[in-house]
Order: sequence, then structure tokens, then C-alpha cells
Amino acid sequence: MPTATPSALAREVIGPCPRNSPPLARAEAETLLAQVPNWTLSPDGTVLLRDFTLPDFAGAYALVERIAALAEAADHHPDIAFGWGYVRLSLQTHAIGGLHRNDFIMAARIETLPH
Ligand SMILES: C[C@H](O)[C@H](O)[C@H]1CNC2=NC(N)=NC(=O)C2=N1
Repeated sequence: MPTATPSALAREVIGPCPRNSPPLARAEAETLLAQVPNWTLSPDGTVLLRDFTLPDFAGAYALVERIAALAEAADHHPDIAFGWGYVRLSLQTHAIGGLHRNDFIMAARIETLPH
């Protein structure tokens, strides 16, 4: 269960997102998606998605705890669903109802967690 070295994207600062910022256009989101290859875009291009498979419920719960701690530290929070053997994440910047660079930074940070 090695911890990945943070990518350049993961080391960027998650800054404030003014409510009038335009969400990323689909083409911009797809360019950033190349830097978080385990993630996908929702069909409408407004949400970043990631599924993890874990060995059991305890493994899923432990990963949720690590993600929650990271999210609190960054003040940027994915929606999380989990159960026996899985964790499902959705990331969006609620303030703008779409994707911001912050979502991709958070996704890249989540990739550094052991799982
Ligand atoms: C006040 C606080 O900084 C904001 O509500 C933050 C908290 N976490 C957040 N998380 C996400 N995913 N989107 C947001 O817009 C958001 N806003």
C-alpha cells in the first residue's frame, strides 16, 4: 500500500473560488483530466468521478477517513459514497455548480493516499 509521490498538480494551492468564476469548459476539463488518469468526467462534464475497489468494508472505511481528513485540511470536499469493498467519489465546486481547477488539484491529492 505505497503512498504515491505528489504530482505537480497535487502540490498546487487550492485557493478561494469566487461565485462568479465560470466553470471549466469541457475541453479545459479534458486537458486537466489527463493529469488524473484514474478519474472520469460525468456525461455533462460538470463532475469529476472516481471509484475505488477495496478488499472489504474496513478498507473502504479507512480510505474514507483518509479522504475526509485531506478534504478538511484543504477545505474542499468530495461527495463520498462507500460500502463493502468500494468508495465512490464525486468532486465539483458547489459554489459554481461545475468544475474548477481546485477539483483537479483535490483529485490529484487523493491519488497520493494509500489504498
Ligand atoms: C466556506 C467553505 O470554504 C466552502 O463552503 C467550501 C467548502 N468545501 C467545498 N467543497 C466543494 N467540493 N465545493 C465547494 O464549493 C466548497 N466550498
